[in-house]
Amino acid sequence: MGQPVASRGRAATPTLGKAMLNKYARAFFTRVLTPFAAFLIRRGVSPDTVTLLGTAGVMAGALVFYPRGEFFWGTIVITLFVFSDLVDGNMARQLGRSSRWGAFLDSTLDRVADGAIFGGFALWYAGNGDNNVLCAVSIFCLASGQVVSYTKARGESIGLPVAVNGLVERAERLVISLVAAGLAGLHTFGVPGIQVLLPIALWIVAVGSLVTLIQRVVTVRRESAEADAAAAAQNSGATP
Ligand SMILES: CCCCCCCC/C=C\CCCCCCCC(=O)OC[C@H](COP(=O)(O)O[C@@H]1[C@H](O)[C@H](OP(=O)(O)O)[C@@H](O)[C@H](O)[C@H]1O)OC(=O)CCCCCCC/C=C\CCCCCCCC
Ligand SMILES: Nc1ccn([C@@H]2O[C@H](COP(=O)(O)O)[C@@H](O)[C@H]2O)c(=O)n1
Ligand SMILES: [Mg+2]
Ligand SMILES: [Mg+2]
Repeated sequence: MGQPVASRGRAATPTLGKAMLNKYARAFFTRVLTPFAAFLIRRGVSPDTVTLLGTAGVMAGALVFYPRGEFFWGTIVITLFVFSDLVDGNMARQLGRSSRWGAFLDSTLDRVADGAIFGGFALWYAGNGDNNVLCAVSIFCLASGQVVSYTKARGESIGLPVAVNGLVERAERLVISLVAAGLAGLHTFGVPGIQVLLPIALWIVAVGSLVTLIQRVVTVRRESAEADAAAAAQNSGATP
């Protein structure tokens, strides 16, 4: 509880196992998006509004276009809105108003947006995409992504540092899936063979999420054993 609210959470997490995008791309996008965040602040827009509208836009792009197999336009709409996830926190920091409520809202709506994206893929494969295996892989990506995030949130809620982010965290899941979906969507404009990229990406995200889940569970197991041992040692020292 010693840290200021603004520095709590992922930025304060030790970098062991830190995934590539969070490490290298976040600083770049922070620089690029800061003027836009400042512009929204001047217009009187609040970080919470950006969080809510961004999530609504991602959901609309995913659930209107993906179930119909319109991967190009779905990805364009999602891409326009998904960067709101970097803008909202940027605005809160510029305003000096990073809050517990904002952190909760941001993370909770991340889960909703991810559900819509992978749910959109699953609905396509359950319908006209007609592929039960890829429908199952999409559902696995959806569920495993949620559980990966839950392991960290739950571990931190029981007082552990959970000092690992793992191989494939949210930014990787999104970039791999969205780039592949956007390119696969070019098939409808006559680019041959390219639709295979989406199944490949879904398999990569599924396997990567499983590896990440194992990395986080192993870390929580080790950290909780260490914390329990430290507490037991302290208790035995306290009682004669
Ligand atoms: C002709 C071609 C047509 C094709 C069109 C393609 C268009 C481009 C396609 C895709 C672009 C996708 C960009 C996706 C960017 C996603 C950025 C983002 O929102 O990242 C989210 C993340 C937020 O981090 P937080 O720490 O705030 O969130 C935490 C996280 O959710 C935790 O989850 P966990 O990791 O545990 O699973 C939760 O636990 C926690 O609660 C929550 O708080 O931001 C970052 O991580 C920062 C890094 C951002 C990196 C962005 C990289 C964008 C890279 C490339 C985009 C351009 C690609 C263009 C390709 C063009 C192809 C032709
Ligand atoms: N509506 C919001 C959204 C976010 N925050 C704060 O930003 C942090 C997340 O930063 P990102 O760059 O990953 O968006 C979050 O933990 C909050 O501290 C906020 O206050 N209000
Ligand atoms: Mg955010
Ligand atoms: Mg977010």
